[in-house]
Amino acid sequence: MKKGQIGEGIVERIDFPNKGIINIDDTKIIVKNGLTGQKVRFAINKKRKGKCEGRLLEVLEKSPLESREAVCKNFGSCGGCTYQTISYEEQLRLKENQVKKLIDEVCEDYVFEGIKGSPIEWGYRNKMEFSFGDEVKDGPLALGLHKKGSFHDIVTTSDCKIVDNDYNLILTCVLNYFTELGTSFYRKLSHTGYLRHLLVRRGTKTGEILVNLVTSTQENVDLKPLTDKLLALDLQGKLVGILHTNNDSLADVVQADSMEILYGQGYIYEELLGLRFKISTFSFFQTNSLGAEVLYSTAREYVGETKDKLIFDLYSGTGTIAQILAPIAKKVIGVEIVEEAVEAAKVNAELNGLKNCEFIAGDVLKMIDTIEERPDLIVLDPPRDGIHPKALDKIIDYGVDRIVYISCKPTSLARDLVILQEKGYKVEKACAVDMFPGTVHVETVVLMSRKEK
Ligand SMILES: C[S@@+](CC[C@H](N)C(=O)[O-])C[C@H]1O[C@@H](n2cnc3c(N)ncnc32)[C@H](O)[C@@H]1O
Repeated sequence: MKKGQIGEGIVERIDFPNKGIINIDDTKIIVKNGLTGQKVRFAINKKRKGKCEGRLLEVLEKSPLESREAVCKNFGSCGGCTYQTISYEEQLRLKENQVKKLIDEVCEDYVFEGIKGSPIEWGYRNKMEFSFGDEVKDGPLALGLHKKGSFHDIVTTSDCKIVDNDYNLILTCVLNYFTELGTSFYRKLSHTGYLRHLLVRRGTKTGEILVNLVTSTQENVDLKPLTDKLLALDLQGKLVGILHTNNDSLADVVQADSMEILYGQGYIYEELLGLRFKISTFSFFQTNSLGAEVLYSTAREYVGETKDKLIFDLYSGTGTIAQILAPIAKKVIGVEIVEEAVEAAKVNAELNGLKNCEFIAGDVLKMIDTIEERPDLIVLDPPRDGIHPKALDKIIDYGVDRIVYISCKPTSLARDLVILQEKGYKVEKACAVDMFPGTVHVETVVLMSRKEK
């Protein structure tokens, strides 16, 4: 097949995260977002080393997996969900097979314990980052998520089902307010305009809601009437804070040059496994609270006996894992690169009355050289790209008996497992945990033990 050629084929399987695989005459074609069993038309847009990538043009025949109607009116165009038309049971089977295949390719003789589902399929998110923009060039103001595969176009997600309806009421209120005012949105190419993002956090357990409007400083808009409108909404949860963040950064990232509190406070509380966490607007916190309880319980079970042990929680974020392990360990040391997250971890440990946690700010690669104590056990929960090879070498050099690796990207995990096995670790068991129903994402937990020397 040549670049630009149009073809048709049946998707044989989906490789993580969303790669539909089609084989035609010994050529493997990857068509993103195709579902197993679908007959699709595609256009070849890349060809390299016998591998082709095709862009999905049209679904000619539905997949037998698609046993139900989508529940959201934006399904298909919105970049958020991919699997809404597949039953949750089938989604779990699909993700389980993807994770198992990736680990089977690099590990032998380990126990794969299947997949654990999210306790709730809908309304599970405790945080959303919405973008302002338009759905079509020069169209009306939109507020929501990026269109599937698009860098610019935004779909208004006022009907989103993976969040509590409070999010939809807040989004609609904010969108209506700025539509009536005719306020401009920030254009990423020309760097002009005012409205950038709307961040909403809502504690699943506590119902506390924090709203954060992120804008440039290019206009001066009166936000008092918006604050009053938000406070007048009939929400199920409790709006505890409304913030306005200024961000003039050229990059399309949500960050703060300065922040003002328009109402209430700048944080919410959330509860996980009986512990309480104070979460500020930008700190990392797992986005599915009930799913996080399943993930962390699995990690705690995999860590095994911790009595009198010193545990390193590397890539510790706001210190959730460290604090869940601290009550059953001698001490836990967390290392995290985001200083604000480390400060939050310290506050949270105090809030939870834990005296045996220490949190260190910095890059794992550098910081582990500065820690004098040596761990007995290590928990790893790195970002999507996995662990820097040099940091992995240092982690392996500790020679601890057991390592638990939590991963949000099983392809990076598989790469790191190859190195861990080459350097003396054996994969004992693994399982997948689904924290993101409807979407392509999945978490994996792996227990490794040091081979006898
Ligand atoms: C997947 S999150 C895990 C957070 C935490 N374990 C939790 O469950 O809430 C990965 C964390 O690694 C941090 N991180 C990324 N690169 C890092 C590095 N080189 N050194 C230390 N932390 C890093 C990120 O800021 C993020 O908080």
